[in-house]
Amino acid sequence: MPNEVIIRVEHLRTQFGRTVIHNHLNLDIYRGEVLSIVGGSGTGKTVLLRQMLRLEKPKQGNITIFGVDINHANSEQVAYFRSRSGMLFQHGALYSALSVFDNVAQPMRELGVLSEQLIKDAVYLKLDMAGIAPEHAQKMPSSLSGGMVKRVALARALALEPDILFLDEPTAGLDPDSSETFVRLIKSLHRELGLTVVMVTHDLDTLFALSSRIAVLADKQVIALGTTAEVIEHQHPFIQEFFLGARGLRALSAVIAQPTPS
Ligand SMILES: Nc1ncnc2c1ncn2[C@@H]1O[C@H](COP(=O)(O)OP(=O)(O)OP(=O)(O)O)[C@@H](O)[C@H]1O
Repeated sequence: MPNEVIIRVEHLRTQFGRTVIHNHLNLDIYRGEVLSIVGGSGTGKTVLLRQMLRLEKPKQGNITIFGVDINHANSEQVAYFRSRSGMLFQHGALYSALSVFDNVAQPMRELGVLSEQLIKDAVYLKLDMAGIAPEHAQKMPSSLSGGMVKRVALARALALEPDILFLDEPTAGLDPDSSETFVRLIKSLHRELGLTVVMVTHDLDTLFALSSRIAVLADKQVIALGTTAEVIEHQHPFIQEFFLGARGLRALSAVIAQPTPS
């Protein structure tokens, strides 16, 4: 179905004490797209992602995912929603006391319905999808490089074959080469698995390489939403500085000759 809305955020209000973070924020996310959320520090990008995951509740407004208002869902609907969503957190991506294998197996074991043999096969499949050779399965997170940790976390996020993948600063802390490799991996998984990806990132190279559309948060709302070309038309000072400052122009010029990702 073209342009099927998979996540709808309506009239969202987020407030901590007297501080209003979002006010009447609206956003539709389409099935199969990579929707990136950008904005200045403190504009509530991570909070919005956490609200979409039902880890935080907004003060007002609705978040509808797969047609269900997630804050008024029954336990069965919540369990379904959780099993269809994968999340790659910026920090604390892995359980340090569990091996690579057990980290990826953990969401499958939590389901309580899969045999250990099935889990074993599935874990090795997910590790392979994330580009991790089987000999790393028994390693502990502390012995892995930053890029490997991200890959294992991605394998875990994909453990239950989600429809939606949430990424919070997926390339933060990676050197440029690892970052580029990781972006390529996300891009190919997005294409092969038909995932909807919702991503928060400050990194312009990651943003331009992956995004189907970009949502810009400022003034407590989504002030611009569209392709890179559409978003940079807006005259808002944040957009002018972020996209058309020196770093933005450098990153833009690197992708200008390439086709827009689908
Ligand atoms: N649980 C909370 N209690 C109080 N304030 C909070 C809470 N969570 C977030 N905030 C505040 O809400 C604002 C938005 O936070 P959030 O982490 O979403 O910002 P962000 O846009 O992701 O910023 P950054 O780009 O700096 O990571 C910040 O000012 C933060 O301090």
